Amino acid sequence: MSDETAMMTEPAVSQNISNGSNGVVQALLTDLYQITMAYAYWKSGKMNDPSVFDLFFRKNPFHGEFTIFAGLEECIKLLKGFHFSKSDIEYLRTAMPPGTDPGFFDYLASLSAQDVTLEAVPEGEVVFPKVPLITITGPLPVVQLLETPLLNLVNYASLVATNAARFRMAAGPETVLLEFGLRRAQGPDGGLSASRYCYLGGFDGTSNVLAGKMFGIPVRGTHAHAFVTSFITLNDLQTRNLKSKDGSKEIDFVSLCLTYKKELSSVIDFLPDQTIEGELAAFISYACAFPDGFLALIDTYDVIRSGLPNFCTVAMALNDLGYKALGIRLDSGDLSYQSNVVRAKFVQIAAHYSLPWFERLTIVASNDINEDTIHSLNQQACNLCEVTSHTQPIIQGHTINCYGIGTHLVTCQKQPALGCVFKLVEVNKKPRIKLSEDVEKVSIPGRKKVYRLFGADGTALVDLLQEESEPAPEIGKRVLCRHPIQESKRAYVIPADVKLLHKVWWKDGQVGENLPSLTELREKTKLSLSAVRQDHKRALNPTPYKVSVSSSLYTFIHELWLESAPIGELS
Ligand SMILES: Nc1ncnc2c1ncn2[C@@H]1O[C@H](COP(=O)(O)OP(=O)(O)OP(=O)(O)O)[C@@H](O)[C@H]1O
Ligand SMILES: O=P(O)(O)OC[C@H]1O[C@H](OP(=O)(O)OP(=O)(O)O)[C@H](O)[C@@H]1O
Ligand SMILES: O=C(O)c1cccnc1
Ligand SMILES: [Mg+2]
Repeated sequence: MSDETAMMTEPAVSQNISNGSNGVVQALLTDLYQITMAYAYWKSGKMNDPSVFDLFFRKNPFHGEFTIFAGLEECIKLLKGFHFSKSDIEYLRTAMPPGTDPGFFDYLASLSAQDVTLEAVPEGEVVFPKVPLITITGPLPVVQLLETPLLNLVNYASLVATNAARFRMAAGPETVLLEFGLRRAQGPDGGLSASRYCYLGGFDGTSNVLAGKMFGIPVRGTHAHAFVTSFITLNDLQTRNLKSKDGSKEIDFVSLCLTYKKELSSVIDFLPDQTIEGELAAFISYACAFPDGFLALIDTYDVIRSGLPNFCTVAMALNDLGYKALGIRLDSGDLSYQSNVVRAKFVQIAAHYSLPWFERLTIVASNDINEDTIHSLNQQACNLCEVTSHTQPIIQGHTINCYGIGTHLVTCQKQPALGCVFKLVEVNKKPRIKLSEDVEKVSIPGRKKVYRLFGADGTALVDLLQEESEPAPEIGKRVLCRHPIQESKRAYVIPADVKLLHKVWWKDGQVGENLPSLTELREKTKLSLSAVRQDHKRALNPTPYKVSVSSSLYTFIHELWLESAPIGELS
């Protein structure tokens, strides 16, 4: 098997741990202030000060109450390859002020992530504000240098995975979701990351071919309007013949289509001379190229008068040769109304020709679709009796069973960034706190352990942060969970199950855990979300999930807070 074939058949990137999926991810992909701070740490003799940093966010995106953690594998790869090359050092000599001590560059050249330990919540887990997603320990300047690339790797990955998960929840488990965002993504890397993390968040496939090759994501697609408009008459077709699926005959496919067009005009009620000939030619051409995968974009001219009749014509001719068409795509207009009209016509054909599968053909919808559009489509009422002569009263919002989504998904138009931050919580074994006028921004100091406590029904009740030395909460034993800031907010919880959220992923220069494949991460996301109560996940005004601290950690935070805040004097 060639290397290329291997990459396509093995969805996991973890086998290839030595290379991040993006060559741009490297030690220099950082903010200048990390290098200047590293210099000042070095000058102050703080090179070996043991430090602990937490990476966390303060607010869930998209007015939601949950977030999917993603990007961890890339963080581990960053650590694995972390070093400054000769040319990096040469460049930094020019970027730093002329008086910089040359010894600093020797120090930088000697750095690696050998002495760094990274603990984190597993990738694909549902996470909540204030919970350290990653806790990273190691020599102060080295961990400081990692701030920007780690934030870069986690922020967009988690944001777009969460966006994808929200689209999945809106569309329901059965609807096929395809990511079509490459053309609208924030650059080539944005496009690749979007494809990868949308798949993790619950999408079924991508149109991005490179993402298919690199990450093993199923690649899917239809065709564009240009393909339809490039045909003007049936004379544009160079080959008119098509072989049957079993190879037993080859017939004049164009003539067969023309016969069906006439016949169908009375079955599904259309005027044959109103259909556009170039469109029929385009569909015939595509069907001859992909007789087993025929899916047509039917809105180039007129869905009802031309696109749909032309599609049904070609699909029925294919059926005579033993092929089953896949379906249609709608890319404009009222998607609810049109999908219902199209479905009703499919139902009529299915009944007329006794072809039950025709009723279930795929209807793909695209065109600027966002989460709210999907919710709205689900809620619309449309009586199929009103739009067709079909006798059965089927009332439903739409009959779309696949969405192709680009712009809103990959650009995260509803909220373009997740606000993960990276805060020092301990140095030289001393806890550190970052104060703020905004109490919600006060950091939680010290090394902590994070537990998720579950109720008897298997859903998550609360995340509990404890001091490292405290014993773990026990199943069936009451534990006091306190709001980290507001004194009066507290609750006793008797957990039916307790899960320690962090695992060690990188230690002593080694990858600590087996890294899951992308398909496993996708499953993990689904499972993790299923343990979150519905009211935390609903689209409108969801209930906040409780993230709390133990009594002991509460006291510790507030003592350190008082110790660190200067007392004002009024005169
Ligand atoms: N039934 C529906 N309910 C809610 N939103 C819908 C419905 N049908 C379509 N939409 C959305 O309405 C918007 C229609 O946009 P717009 O008017 O620009 O497109 P169009 O005129 O139909 O197509 P185009 O301009 O691409 O030919 C799209 O964002 C689409 O996803
Ligand atoms: O709308 P999005 O969610 O971004 O999905 C991708 C869009 O890209 C394609 O057309 P494109 O927008 O390039 O052209 P069109 O709108 O003129 O069809 C496709 O037909 C979709 O409409
Ligand atoms: O395959 C498609 O239909 C497709 C791919 C990318 C963008 N829009 C549509
Ligand atoms: Mg468009």
